[in-house]
Amino acid sequence: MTDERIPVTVLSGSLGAGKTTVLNHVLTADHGLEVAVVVNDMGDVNVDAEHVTQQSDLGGEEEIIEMSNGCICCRLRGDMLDEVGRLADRREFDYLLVESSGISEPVPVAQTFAMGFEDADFDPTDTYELDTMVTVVNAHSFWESFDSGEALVSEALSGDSGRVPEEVLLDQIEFCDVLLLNKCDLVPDEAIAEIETVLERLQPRAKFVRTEFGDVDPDEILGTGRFDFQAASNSAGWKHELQHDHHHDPQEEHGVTSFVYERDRPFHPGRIAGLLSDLPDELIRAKGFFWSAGREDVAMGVDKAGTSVRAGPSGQWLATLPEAEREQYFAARPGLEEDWDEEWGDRMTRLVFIGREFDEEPLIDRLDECVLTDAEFEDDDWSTYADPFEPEDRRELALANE
Ligand SMILES: Nc1nc2c(ncn2[C@@H]2O[C@H](COP(=O)(O)OP(=O)(O)OP(=O)(O)O)[C@@H](O)[C@H]2O)c(=O)[nH]1
Repeated sequence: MTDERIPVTVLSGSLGAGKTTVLNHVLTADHGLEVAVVVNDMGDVNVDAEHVTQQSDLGGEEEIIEMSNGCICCRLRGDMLDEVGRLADRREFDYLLVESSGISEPVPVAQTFAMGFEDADFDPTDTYELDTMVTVVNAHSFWESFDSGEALVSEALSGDSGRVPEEVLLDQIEFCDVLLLNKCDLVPDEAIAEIETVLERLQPRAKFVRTEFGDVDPDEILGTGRFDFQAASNSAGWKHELQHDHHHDPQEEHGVTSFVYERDRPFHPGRIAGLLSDLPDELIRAKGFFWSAGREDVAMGVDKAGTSVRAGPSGQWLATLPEAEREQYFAARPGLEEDWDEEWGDRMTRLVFIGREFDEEPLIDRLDECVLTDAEFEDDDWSTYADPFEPEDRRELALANE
């Protein structure tokens, strides 16, 4: 049965990045495949599907299923499965192409195809095989945001998940197999090279393809066999830098800098909150966790995507786990125990910063000023510090222990 499964390519990318243009290009190209298309559009009117129908005059070889008023990743996940299930019953096509809306989070979409969806009647893994996750990046708006210090995407919409568009864009970049850098006609060559360097730092695993009006060779996105859930989940540049922390020296190329900031001593909560709300515009990504004095119960997470920043309780220190559970982690990860502090266990700070044309030294100095001084570390009762970080229910293991 396995070899009969229908391969699936999912196209993600912000509003207006060029997903429909890519889709139309692929549908009219000569690849000999009969492609079924699922279009998921956020608007009341399904402009996209109309567009596709008009432009791909291939004698009715494609079937377009459109879903409106929702995004694939959340509300319509069930509906999408019904649709692709219905399509699958007919099996009159060789390939399934899904255009997700600009605000769809890529991970749940991939999960749906790779693992199915609990409440659904139809199990897509019997019929479909996720082949390639493609993200279309608007090179022009990326470049403009560099110059203006403004948001990487300026969509007014946000998904049901409550995440802002920049966070979703970063997810789409960080979780994909192929990255199409579209609208290259609107950007000078040297700027394209710089954008690529930034993107490679954010996503070192993906294949990069430059396009103008979506003119991609279909072989780059159909039947590549590149999708691997585990690899995609671990492909974010920040994860890579956090996990391979043998080099702490800043990495610099084309004006793009990334470095890991690591300290065993906690931050003063008020000071680090102040700094996090005033990070340099040139920082495109910051991610990691820190130890906030007075909150020894939890690892604080940081997530900066473009101009949006979040920080708050997000992880559990191994030090707060029952001994037996902790031993299991030690057994599974030799080396974890080496950095164990007798008093503080694994509590520490590890943050990755990725940006362009910014000096890391002043930022490192500012971060160091947020670390407790000797006097604060020795003498203060940290529990008297005001805690500016909102508590959250969500508790995951600290990133250090992934
Ligand atoms: N200059 C230029 N314009 C492009 C390019 N690709 C797409 N466009 C135009 O950009 C606009 C948006 O393209 P779409 O393909 O509709 O983008 P999309 O990602 O499908 O947009 P949504 O469905 O709204 O999320 C259209 O007017 C396209 O003609 C390109 O490479 N260069």
